[in-house]
Amino acid sequence: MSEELGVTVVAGFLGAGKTTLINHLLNQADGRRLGVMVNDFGALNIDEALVDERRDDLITLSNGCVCCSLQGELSSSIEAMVSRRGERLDHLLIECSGVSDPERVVNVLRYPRIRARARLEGVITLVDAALDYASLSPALRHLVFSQIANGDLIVINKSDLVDDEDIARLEQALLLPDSRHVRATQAALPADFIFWPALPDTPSFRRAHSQPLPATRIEDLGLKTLSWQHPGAVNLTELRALLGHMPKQILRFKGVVLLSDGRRLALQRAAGRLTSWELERKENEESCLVFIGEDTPSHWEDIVQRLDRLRA
Ligand SMILES: Nc1nc2c(ncn2[C@@H]2O[C@H](COP(=O)(O)OP(=O)(O)OP(=O)(O)O)[C@@H](O)[C@H]2O)c(=O)[nH]1
Repeated sequence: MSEELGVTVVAGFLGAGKTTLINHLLNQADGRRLGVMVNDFGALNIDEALVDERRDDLITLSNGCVCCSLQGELSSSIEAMVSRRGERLDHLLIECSGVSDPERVVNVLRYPRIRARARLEGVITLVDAALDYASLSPALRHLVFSQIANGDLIVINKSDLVDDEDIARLEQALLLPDSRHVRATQAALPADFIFWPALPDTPSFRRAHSQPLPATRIEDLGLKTLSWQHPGAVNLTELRALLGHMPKQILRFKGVVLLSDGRRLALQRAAGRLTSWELERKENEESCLVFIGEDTPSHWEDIVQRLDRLRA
């Protein structure tokens, strides 16, 4: 077995299906021990609750974009994961936040002290087939192009939501001529796509890339995030009102809420679609929501007022 820990970076725009892919891979692990690092866009890391199991080998990084503020935290977390090799960690999955460029993580993996022990096997970039990319600001479209340009394998996900011609048009518009890509639903890639046999001479699917595009910060993208926490249950009527009046400028939100009947719900919206499902109860759990969207003050003021009313 190779001495180096194989690393796969999972990238893609907000809500494209990164956590869905991570969960799929955890279910397909087939005895492999996977380390997972998730990096969310808000100050609270909701993905921590949405990754299937809370695990000792799950490291969460919050508050934004790996590209700038978190670089130090990222490198020390990767080092911590890599040095757990003795505990037989077989592969490390790093989920980037939806507003970061995977090339920033790749750069951290090039640090000599990390490169000596970790081998980047590739960057998987997920693309949400149902998102209207033309509706994004130029800065966000630039970010999406960069995520795709820096991906080794592009997964056109949510192909259940659009027809084949629409997907073909999207591929034409977004992919580079040499982009290696597959279509998927629920990010259900065969595990063999990702976990290469760990032999020293196994080629990784990492390909050569052009110069990375400039770094971006959430503010530079014209975005703002908001995180909200409440120690108790939320008012269901007000929650419905909040969800029903979400302006399209809010690109993504997700959260975990407690209801007065004792249920604990995960809810999220991506590309205008709301989904929710029930989670197991945990002790000392809080209600928390994170939002990211265009930095238009009037919408945020409205949301803050609605959030205040959620405190039952
Ligand atoms: N219909 C459909 N929904 C999907 C598919 N893949 C993921 N979803 C849903 O899309 C939503 C977002 O998926 P996530 O996996 O959380 O997306 P993400 O990229 O991790 O999101 P961020 O980390 O917030 O950027 C969830 O409600 C998923 O259940 C798919 O192929 N089809």
